[in-house]
Amino acid sequence: MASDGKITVSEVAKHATPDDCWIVVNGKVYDLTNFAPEHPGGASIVYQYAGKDGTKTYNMYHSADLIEQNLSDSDKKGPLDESTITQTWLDAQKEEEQVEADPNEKPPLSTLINLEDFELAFEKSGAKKAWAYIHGASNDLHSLNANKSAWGKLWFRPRIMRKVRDINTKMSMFGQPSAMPVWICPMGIAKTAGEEGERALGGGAAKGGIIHCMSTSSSMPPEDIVTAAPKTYPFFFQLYVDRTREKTEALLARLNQLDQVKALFVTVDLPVVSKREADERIRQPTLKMSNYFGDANKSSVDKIGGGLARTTGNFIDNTLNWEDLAWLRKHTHLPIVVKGIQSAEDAKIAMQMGCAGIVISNHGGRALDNAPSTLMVLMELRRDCPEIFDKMEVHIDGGVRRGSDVLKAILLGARGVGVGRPFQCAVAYGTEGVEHACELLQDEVETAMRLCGVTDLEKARGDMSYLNCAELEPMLPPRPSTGSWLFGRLRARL
Ligand code: HEM
Ligand SMILES: Cc1cc2nc3c(=O)[nH]c(=O)nc-3n(C[C@H](O)[C@H](O)[C@H](O)COP(=O)(O)O)c2cc1C
Repeated sequence: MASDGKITVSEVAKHATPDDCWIVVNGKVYDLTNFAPEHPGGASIVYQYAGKDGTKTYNMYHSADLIEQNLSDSDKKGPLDESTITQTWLDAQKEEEQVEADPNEKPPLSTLINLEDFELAFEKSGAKKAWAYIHGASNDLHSLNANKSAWGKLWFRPRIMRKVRDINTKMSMFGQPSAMPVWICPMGIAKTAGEEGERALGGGAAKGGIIHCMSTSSSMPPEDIVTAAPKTYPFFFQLYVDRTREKTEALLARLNQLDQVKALFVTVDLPVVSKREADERIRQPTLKMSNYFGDANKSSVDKIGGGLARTTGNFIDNTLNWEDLAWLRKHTHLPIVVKGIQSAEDAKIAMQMGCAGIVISNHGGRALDNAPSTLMVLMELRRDCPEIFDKMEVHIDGGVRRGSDVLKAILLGARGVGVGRPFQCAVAYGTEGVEHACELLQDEVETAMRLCGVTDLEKARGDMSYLNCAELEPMLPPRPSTGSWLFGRLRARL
């Protein structure tokens, strides 16, 4: 250490192992030895920067002050002495650089004419690892693909001559007015897509008149995100219950102070993080990682195939159960919405437990692969428990890319629809990009309504006379009472 308290690069480079792990972030040196095993994004990503400068990666995922807020004073070693930076130090940083974004490939915003275009633009021009994180889904991507393709198999029965000049797309969701029945899904670390991160989602949603549901894993605190919208503009908040329950209680206490937060979406479909292989491959070049960590990292580079995505969610409490709703109610005054419903049975339990609503979701195909497409689950609920649609709000997300998909969900009885990945990709264009995505979707909803002869979404909610479900119906699970042919025989034998 230099006499002025600054730390030289050669000193930092000496602390380059999991047992003794110093990292430079934004010109300051931190000792992350104790924190790394607890890092919600996994220890290995931190170890990758041991003895080096992790600023670039850190800033891509986190707000500047997160590290200062979370580390004890004794782990804050002091400022880096920048006068000691050498070519060897700079070269060592390059080794860690990942495939970067290519701004030359980024199409002008005005050329994007539908939601899918935002994903295509990001695939071309975003950082490869960010694309892998955002687009990625579990195992063989069956549920990811099924979510999307199912919408195309539900057909309309359009009505004509209906005076469709004036139409109403507005809907209230959990008591909050919205220009259309759409909310932006909670998605972790939006800074992976663009510097503005969740502020672009919150600000863009407000400009487009819809609602942003903030994620527990946002790259900035909810107190910052809400300032991107006008002071009274509503938000929803998505909660992952932490296995250290006191942490969740502290978070809920903070949310209770935020008047703009109007509903709590508790995510229940990810008690463990699934295998996201595109993400794992691009983040964990096996050779480099196994050379680096040896036994210290056994739990994340193991025989079952690289585990960064799996360790990312290691803070989520997988003992969560229905009885915990009573505990949650003690700590929040917000309406509780269960996100991740995938069967009529669970939808009924949520209703019986007095939830304000449910979100039919399989985490955009990022939870259990081969979980049914969310549209199929919505149809199952309409068939097996139609009464719930009047008793609580039913929402759905997964593969919604068109205004016509939104219309279909509403005609089946949903009150709101979440859209995920296209909005995360729109963050690459900042608030303006998110607003543009809202405008495109709004325009598509209006056009689909006019062409279908629907003039008021609120009034048409649940009116299945506009739909032909015949292509999908045979794929619904058998009614619980009848069972399938195979199941029936097996049961008879037992
Ligand atoms: C005290 C400091 C830090 C805190 C409190 C923190 C917290 C978090 C949290 C909450 C997540 C989100 C997990 C999720 O996706 O749900 C995360 C992910 C991540 N963090 Fe950190 N982090 C810190 C330091 C760092 C540092 C120093 C680096 C790198 C130099 C880093 C890189 C990452 C990356 C790359 C991810 C995403 C992992 C993935 O999605 O695969 N973090 N961190
Ligand atoms: C990059 C990304 C991050 C996500 N992070 C979260 C999260 O933190 N909490 C959560 O409940 N769901 C999360 N999800 C799932 C979404 O909320 C939503 O269920 C899903 O994206 C909807 O599917 P879609 O992307 O096809 O529209 C995430 C999805 C993506 C793509």
